[in-house]
Amino acid sequence: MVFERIAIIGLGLLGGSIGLAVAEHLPGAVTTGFDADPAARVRAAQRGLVSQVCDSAADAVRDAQLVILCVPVGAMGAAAEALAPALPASALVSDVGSSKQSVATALAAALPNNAVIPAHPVAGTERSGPDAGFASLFQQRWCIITPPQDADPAKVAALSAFWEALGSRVEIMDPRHHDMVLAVTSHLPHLIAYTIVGTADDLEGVTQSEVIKYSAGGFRDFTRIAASDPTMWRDVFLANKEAVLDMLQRFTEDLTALQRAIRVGDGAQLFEHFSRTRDIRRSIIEEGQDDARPDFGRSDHGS
Ligand SMILES: NC(=O)c1ccc[n+]([C@@H]2O[C@H](COP(=O)([O-])OP(=O)(O)OC[C@H]3O[C@@H](n4cnc5c(N)ncnc54)[C@H](O)[C@@H]3O)[C@@H](O)[C@H]2O)c1
Ligand SMILES: O=C(O)C(=O)C[C@]1(C(=O)O)C=C[C@@H](O)C=C1
Repeated sequence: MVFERIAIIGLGLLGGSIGLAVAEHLPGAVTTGFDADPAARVRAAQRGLVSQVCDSAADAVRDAQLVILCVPVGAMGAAAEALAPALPASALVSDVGSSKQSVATALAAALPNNAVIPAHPVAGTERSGPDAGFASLFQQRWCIITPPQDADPAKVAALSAFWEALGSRVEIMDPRHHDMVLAVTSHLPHLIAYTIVGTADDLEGVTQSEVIKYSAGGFRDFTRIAASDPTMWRDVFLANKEAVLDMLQRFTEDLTALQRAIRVGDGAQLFEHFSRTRDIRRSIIEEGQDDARPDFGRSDHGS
């Protein structure tokens, strides 16, 4: 099964990148797209993010074989309901949401007559909107597919082949496990970045701008992450509440242990811990998973 007509709902960073990547890697496919924001639709058409920008979700999906929802996770249910009346029964519906259990439930409830196979390309930047997308976003990045237990293996294989064609490496995962893993590898780091940048900003009055002025290294990396889209991340934390709170509890305990090591002057514990984490970074780079995205995709586009 090869998808020749693909509808993309939400033409921001993810939706735009999928449209551009399809044009580059699957030139025989036609893409239709819709965004709830009229200004995003105009910009998407100017940038040629999809073959045709439509005025409604229904128009975008009318002839689609594959529909990919690229809206914030809290908007998935409403977006699916809006396109349901025009959706062909044979169309496969997927998404790119950063959390999977709540999205799977929302899509299955809104589209009871269609095959729904959720997915999550673990690829992104802090930028958002129709100017942010770029075709190489998915190159050598994981795409985690979380099929329901009764999913048709042929459809899972077709969706896997689609993401592989866009340059991704595909992993099949249980949605609950996905939400737990991503809580620690993606959601918690964002929460920490949002917190530390806010804390430093609160200290501005005390330090008379020195916090921001001298933040050339580590703190600067945190500010990039903390510039990520507020709507998207509000929705992720509300959707993946249980796993995030569980991981936050563990993180707090580990932070308290390091806090104590500093207080009592336990240099050996600090050294052992920092050596272990340095090894983890080195093993990531050896596996070729370091950030290899071209700079143009991160700095020249988007808000
Ligand atoms: N940003 C990342 O790094 C990243 C990475 C992987 C997955 N994701 C997931 O991808 C999804 C999209 O994120 P993004 O970064 O592309 O966000 P974005 O803000 O760049 O784009 C989302 C677009 O969806 C539109 N939209 C909102 N509600 C809609 C609706 N009901 N119908 C149609 N359009 C609607 C918005 O107008 C916006 O243009 C989210 O679920 C997010 O969790 C994001
Ligand atoms: O690189 C970044 O800016 C990202 O935040 C990308 C990132 C991540 O945490 O790895 C963010 C959210 C996703 O769902 C997937 C990828």
